[in-house]
Amino acid sequence: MSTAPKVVDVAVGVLVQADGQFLLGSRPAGKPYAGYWEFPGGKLEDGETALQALQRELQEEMGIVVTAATPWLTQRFVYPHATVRLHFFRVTAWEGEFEAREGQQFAWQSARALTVSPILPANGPIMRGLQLPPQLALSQVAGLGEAAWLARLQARLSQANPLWLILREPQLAPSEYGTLAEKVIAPVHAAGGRVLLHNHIDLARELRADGVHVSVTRAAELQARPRGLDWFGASVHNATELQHAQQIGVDYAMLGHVLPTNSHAEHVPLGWDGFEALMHVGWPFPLYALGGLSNGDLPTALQHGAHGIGQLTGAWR
Ligand SMILES: Nc1nc2c([nH]c(=O)n2[C@@H]2O[C@H](COP(=O)(O)OP(=O)(O)OP(=O)(O)O)[C@@H](O)[C@H]2O)c(=O)[nH]1
Ligand SMILES: [Mg+2]
Repeated sequence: MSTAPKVVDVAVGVLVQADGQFLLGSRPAGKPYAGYWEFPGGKLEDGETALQALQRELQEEMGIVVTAATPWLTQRFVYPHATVRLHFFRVTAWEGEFEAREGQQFAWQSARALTVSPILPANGPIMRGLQLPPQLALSQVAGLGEAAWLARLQARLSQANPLWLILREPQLAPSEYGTLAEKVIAPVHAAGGRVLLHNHIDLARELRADGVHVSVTRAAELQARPRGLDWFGASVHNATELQHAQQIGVDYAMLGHVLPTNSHAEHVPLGWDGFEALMHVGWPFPLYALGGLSNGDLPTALQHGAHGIGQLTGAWR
């Protein structure tokens, strides 16, 4: 006999501003976890999609009309009173002023410096996801040559938005890769950016890189997240690899390739529908779309449930 607990589906809205600040509300008196801070939202009613529930709940609880929301990540959590499946959306546009229709308080927050507490226990991974940028750039020494790529890197570092770089150069011998990594980490850090090494886990610790990004093959060799690294991501192509990425505790996965690319001309692209279908399985970490994408594709990627895009050539034009 099955004793699987009933799962309560909940739609949750992360209202974000252009500078990355997001809105939390305090849970009203009389509900479980009263006084805890949460993202606005509530339970799906019969026959409702998650997006419809989100729109209704935000209207009911705080008097706003959601006009732009994209699906983001899915978090399952077992509370003593219920097992919930939280469907998180990023809400980027709404109409109306906030009204505390349930007597709650509201506070704009940033992920690395919360000023309210406590937060609902299920929401930890969300706070990390909110720190991840819209673009992850993959290095291009192989394509451009080292001198030309380093020059473009310098130019990129003078832009205001911080660079998150995956240093991926599989053609280099380990010693050459180490020399390149040393050359790159300091200036990227000085400009406020992050560097994730590709597959080189020990080296990442040694050079105090911000983390590692692992290939499908390297991920398959891991049973757990490497210790002592701030950020950990993996490349994936399908549901099986996403499942493994979840088991080993990634902060994000990069799913592709979405559009046809020169670098993988022999593989059939997922297309945006394929990307979205895999996204809808429901993963507790953000997904980046990879493969043939440029900055202009970012809005499309978000609409299909991506957190952002990974870029190779597009990052260095
Ligand atoms: N709204 C919201 N609920 C969350 C978050 N995180 C989280 O674990 N939950 C859980 O999701 C469940 C449902 O949320 P809710 O209490 O807002 O539901 P609701 O608005 O429909 O309330 P109601 O049943 O009193 O009408 C609760 O068990 C709550 O603990 C969050 O960030 N926002
Ligand atoms: Mg609610």
